[in-house]
Amino acid sequence: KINSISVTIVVGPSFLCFRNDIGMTTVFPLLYTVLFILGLSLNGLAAWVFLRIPSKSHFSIYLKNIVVADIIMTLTFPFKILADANLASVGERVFVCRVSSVLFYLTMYISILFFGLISIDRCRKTIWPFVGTSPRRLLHRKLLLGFIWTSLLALSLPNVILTSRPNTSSRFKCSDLKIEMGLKWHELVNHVCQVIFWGNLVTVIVCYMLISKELYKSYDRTRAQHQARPGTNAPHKKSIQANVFLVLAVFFVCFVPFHFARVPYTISQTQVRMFNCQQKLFFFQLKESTLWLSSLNSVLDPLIYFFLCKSFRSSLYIQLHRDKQENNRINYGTISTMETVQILL
Ligand SMILES: Nc1ncnc2c1ncn2[C@@H]1O[C@H](COP(=O)(O)OP(=O)(O)O)[C@@H](O)[C@H]1O
Repeated sequence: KINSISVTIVVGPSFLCFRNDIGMTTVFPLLYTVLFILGLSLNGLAAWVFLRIPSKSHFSIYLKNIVVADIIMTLTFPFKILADANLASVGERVFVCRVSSVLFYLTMYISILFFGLISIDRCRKTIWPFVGTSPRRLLHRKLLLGFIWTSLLALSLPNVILTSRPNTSSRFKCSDLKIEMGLKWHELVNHVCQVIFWGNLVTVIVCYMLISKELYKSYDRTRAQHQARPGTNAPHKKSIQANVFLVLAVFFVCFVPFHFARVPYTISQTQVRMFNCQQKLFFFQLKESTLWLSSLNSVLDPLIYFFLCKSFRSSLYIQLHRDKQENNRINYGTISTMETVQILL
């Protein structure tokens, strides 16, 4: 009679599946350092301009919220840099998993949602250019924004609270710190965030298709007028195309790759037995690379205001000029500043 012997093959605890390679510990910290320096300077400058613009249109309110979200996101980079470069203590790495990463994701989805809202607003403005706003509608909009911040905060908070498993090892992953309920919540949040992203992507595409259609109609009208009266300026078709294309391109480059990479990575975090160590590392590296592209958005947003929004540049110029020439302040006035932001996105 052959006795059956049960053999347990010890694959090893998950923390033995090390993530440290040269790319992760040096290249990414360097890349995030570049983003931190650029992001802080550009968003600081954008905030400085926006602080001087009264919140009298939906558009300016949305842009101000994006600047706030981008600044908070940029401030989380130093913690990630220290943790990724293995320069952080255990306590600091726990802080990254519990607080700074959660804040990072929160601000990322705030930006995505506001991109969607801005597209709807620009679409409305293009199709019905003479429909203005009222204090009541502005109040509704501010309540909506408060609701968005609060809901995303409420969704993220359990990711802070349920990341509470004590860990003595110095090489842990964020998922190692999560209690079972924490892992389930993490998975749920990632599903909700996928819906937020793809929903907004569709909104942005549809809105910009409608905007381009309207712009072309108006382009043809103006060109006809231009031919009838040769002295007038016709808009450049190429610049219309470039503006519309650039906003979409930023959205695609920054966010689409991450949302594809996030799906298998979240599965590898929650269904630990489904993949082997090598596959897990591959999904992790894919997620980290695409996450950097998402972080790049915090630098590209202000560049969009600066380079594409001609009137933002002129507003900036006015602000700089005004500080130099205090006497001329009233002449430049708020009207031109208000008008400044009414373009592009
Ligand atoms: N979309 C999200 N919204 C809020 N918090 C999130 C989101 N995705 C992940 N988190 C939280 O951010 C922290 C880091 O998550 P993640 O990047 O998946 O882990 P790791 O850094 O180990 O790869 C975790 O606490 C996680 O629950």
